[in-house]
Amino acid sequence: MDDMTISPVTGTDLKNWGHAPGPRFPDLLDKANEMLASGESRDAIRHALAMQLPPPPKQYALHAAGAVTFHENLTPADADEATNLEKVRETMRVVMRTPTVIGGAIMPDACPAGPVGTIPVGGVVAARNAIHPGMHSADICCSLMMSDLGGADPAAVLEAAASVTHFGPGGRPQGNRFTVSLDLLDAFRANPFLKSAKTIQSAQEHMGTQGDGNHFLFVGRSRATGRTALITHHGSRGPGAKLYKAGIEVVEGYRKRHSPETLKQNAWIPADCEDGQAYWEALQLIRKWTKTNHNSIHQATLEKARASASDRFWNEHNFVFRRGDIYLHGKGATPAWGDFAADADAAGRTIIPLNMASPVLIVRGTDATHAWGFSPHGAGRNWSRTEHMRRLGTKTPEQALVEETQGIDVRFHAGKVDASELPSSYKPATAVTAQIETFGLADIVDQIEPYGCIMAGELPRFQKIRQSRR
Ligand SMILES: Nc1nc2c(ncn2[C@@H]2O[C@H](COP(=O)(O)O)[C@@H](O)[C@H]2O)c(=O)[nH]1
Ligand SMILES: [Mn+2]
Repeated sequence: MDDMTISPVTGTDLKNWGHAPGPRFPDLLDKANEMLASGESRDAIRHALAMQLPPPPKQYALHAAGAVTFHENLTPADADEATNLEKVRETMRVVMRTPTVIGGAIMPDACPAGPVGTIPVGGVVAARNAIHPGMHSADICCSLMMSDLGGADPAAVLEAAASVTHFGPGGRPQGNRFTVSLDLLDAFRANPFLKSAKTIQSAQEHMGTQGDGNHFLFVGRSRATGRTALITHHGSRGPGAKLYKAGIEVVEGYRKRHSPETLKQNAWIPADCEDGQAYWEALQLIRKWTKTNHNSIHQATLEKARASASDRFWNEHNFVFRRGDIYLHGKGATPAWGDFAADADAAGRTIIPLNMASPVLIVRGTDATHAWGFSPHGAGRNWSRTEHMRRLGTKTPEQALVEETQGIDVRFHAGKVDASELPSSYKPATAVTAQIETFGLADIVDQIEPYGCIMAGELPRFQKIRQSRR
């Protein structure tokens, strides 16, 4: 029987009938109430307005299990590595079912990073016309930069670096900030993903900071030339984290409308829509900010050490790269083709660190098809940080540090050794180096022997709690 209620039609009624709020909503509401005033029943109005309903959103189903495969560039040498590889396979098999995905690869440093179905560290995922924020990870544009400081004294460089760099949570205090170009800040303000006051503020406060975890500042000597090198490792800090959060919110809307079966961490923005183009632009601006961040620390260090840089290059390893309409997501994977970015090193060099006591590899990528053009980004881990602590047994982190870093000047900014950053916490550097060669992922052109390094170190407990609440 027809509903004869004569209370006015409201926005809630329209929403219940399937209409989405938007610019055409007020007209629809007027039309509905005009019909009501002229004596039409609510059911008749509902049917009349149904003509105006938007078409149902296009649905994207998951690929069948096993339909899309990935390349493996990892040979397990022992039981721990075999267990690690099985976990990496399990998660990659689920990632490969994501509707946009056309392939992927795992590198020798692969290890799981999150619930099953999350791209692992050392993972590459190729998607057609889609950007997946969850696949470049929260630390967008985590990257390395190297400056060749010629005959500079490594001890003086490390000392200078320790006095200018900033580790730990948050930004630089007022009065000790590094300037950010006004043009870059204006470009942030013009981008919907970067324009929030909080993002602009953190872009200013975090310039010249390296954060924590496994970010480091490394000083060493080139095996090939004997020259001193300064290498920094960090990502896009606060502004990048905020972009990631904004991206994840937007893709969740797309996921719910178009592919509810897709896992949250694998949601995407179509690259060719307005949101997709704005997000892509935002990624490029965050990349620019991150490069400036590295540059500012290198510049301040060499000025303090009265050194000069004859050569400098950098590369990111948590990012999205475009090749035609294919978007290559590298999470802890180094682009290994010559022109991955307009400012890629002209000689094709990229940087792969392994651990604080091993040489940093300078490589030239081989653009291997079986790696979707990538090489590893580091050594990666075979077990969790907690498991590493368990394996240290009765040995204190301080004792382990002394044993594992003989002759190297290792400094922890917060004062306390971070055991999860000891070399023993990572896969053996020699095994990863050997696999780069056996899988033909890159050619090693130089190795930077360690002199010393600075990391954030273990944070005091109260700071950790505050940080985890942020
Ligand atoms: N030379 C050094 N390398 C290090 C140190 N700590 C970690 N690492 C390596 O870096 C990669 C990259 O880490 P991610 O944060 O980008 O995943 C990691 O796999 C290690 O091999 C260090 O102190 N010095
Ligand atoms: Mn990194």
